[in-house]
Amino acid sequence: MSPTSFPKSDIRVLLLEGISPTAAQIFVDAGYSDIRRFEKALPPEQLAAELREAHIVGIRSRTKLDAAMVNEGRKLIAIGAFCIGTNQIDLGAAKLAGIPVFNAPYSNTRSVAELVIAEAIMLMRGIPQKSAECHRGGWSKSASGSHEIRGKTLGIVGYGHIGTQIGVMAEALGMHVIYHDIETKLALGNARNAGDLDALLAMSDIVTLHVPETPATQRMIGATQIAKMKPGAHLLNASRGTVVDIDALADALRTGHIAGAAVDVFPLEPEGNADPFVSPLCGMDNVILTPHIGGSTLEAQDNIGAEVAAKLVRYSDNGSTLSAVNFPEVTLPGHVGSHRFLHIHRNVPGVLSRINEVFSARGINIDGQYLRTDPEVGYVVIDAASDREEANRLREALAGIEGTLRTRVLY
Ligand SMILES: NC(=O)C1=CN([C@@H]2O[C@H](COP(=O)(O)OP(=O)(O)OC[C@H]3O[C@@H](n4cnc5c(N)ncnc54)[C@H](O)[C@@H]3O)[C@@H](O)[C@H]2O)C=CC1
Ligand SMILES: O=C(O)C(=O)COP(=O)(O)O
Repeated sequence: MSPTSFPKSDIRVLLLEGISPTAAQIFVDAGYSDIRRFEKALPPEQLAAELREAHIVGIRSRTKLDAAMVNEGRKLIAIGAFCIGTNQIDLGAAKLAGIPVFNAPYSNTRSVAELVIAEAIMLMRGIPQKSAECHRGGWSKSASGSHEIRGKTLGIVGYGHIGTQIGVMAEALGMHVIYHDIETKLALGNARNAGDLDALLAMSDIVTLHVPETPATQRMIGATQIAKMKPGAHLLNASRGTVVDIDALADALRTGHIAGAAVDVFPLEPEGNADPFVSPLCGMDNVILTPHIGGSTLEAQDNIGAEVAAKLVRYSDNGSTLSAVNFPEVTLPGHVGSHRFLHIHRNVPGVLSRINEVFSARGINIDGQYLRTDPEVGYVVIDAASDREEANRLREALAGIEGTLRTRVLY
């Protein structure tokens, strides 16, 4: 186990929103013992208080870490998003506070893809309303409005990790797959680029959304886009609640222009399982409503727990920022026989030479140096042999350099 600038027992790891126990175990196995776990997202005041004492924080999609909240984390060295989406974090503010953010870009994608395929079949058969009727004591055995998905067209908006997997599964079930993406994507199997969103909407029997939350995807499916969908088509949204104008969708479901929908994500989601869920879609039998559980399988959560915790431990122990979503990426070897100095600073001219001066002025030889920058921040890692007191003095001198955002030394 590699020691850090202060004993691992003093490093507080805060894990929120019921992050898989696998994550806590990875920290324990790596020698960390101060681990605080909460089963749900915390209200803002409690979150701020917990963040003030935490060195590492792990969240999922519900915890909002805006700039003010990030800056509450004065001791924070890293943030883990134990999910795919990182829209709940002000990534720019975290970067300027010298805090890398890590996520799990793949681990729950299969779970979302499986759910979408299952829902597509259910919707095409009218199962949500038939099931609801049976629960109420009704019985309407009829083929009316029921279809196989074989031979139908699935339109995938956002052909990334989730969208492509859905496309492959859908083709295996005999569907025609078309997609729309803002990037050029390799079409898998017989999938075809629809050309643009409007063309996809006009051709698809089922439209499924798999874009991230960005300014461009906010309400990208509104009344105008829904009107362009085939009469009787189905809409699935397991991406982010802001992507669909939910009132416009409710209207189209009421008129029957949209035959059915499956919605996993909402513009406003309850803070916790005890809080009420309110949506204009509540009470519509032809809508499958799920509580943002697209990625919530034990398999996915276990994989995510392992993946993100391992990235956080590696950064804490070794300084590597490989696969950070907001930070210059540095992959580092071990540093046996040297202390490792981490210096995160604003990317302004002259910082590197001042860092080097700190070492040369004391006659300390640098064993290794690694540097990555982006337009806003620079991340320099220096391996140098020195005794512990000297290392502390060096760290203080590094912290005094103008433009410094954070420094750390790994012994
Ligand atoms: N419901 C749930 O529990 C889960 C929801 N998600 C959501 O699903 C989203 C997609 O996940 P992945 O496929 O893994 O992400 P990804 O990044 O692999 O794919 C997203 C795709 O959308 C495309 N895109 C971005 N902006 C676009 C636009 N304006 N128009 C068309 N295409 C656009 C990108 O180029 C990319 O190919 C995540 O960002 C997250 O918000 C992810 C996991 C679980
Ligand atoms: O991975 C994502 O982006 C998700 O939406 C899943 O979020 P969750 O971890 O289930 O809160």
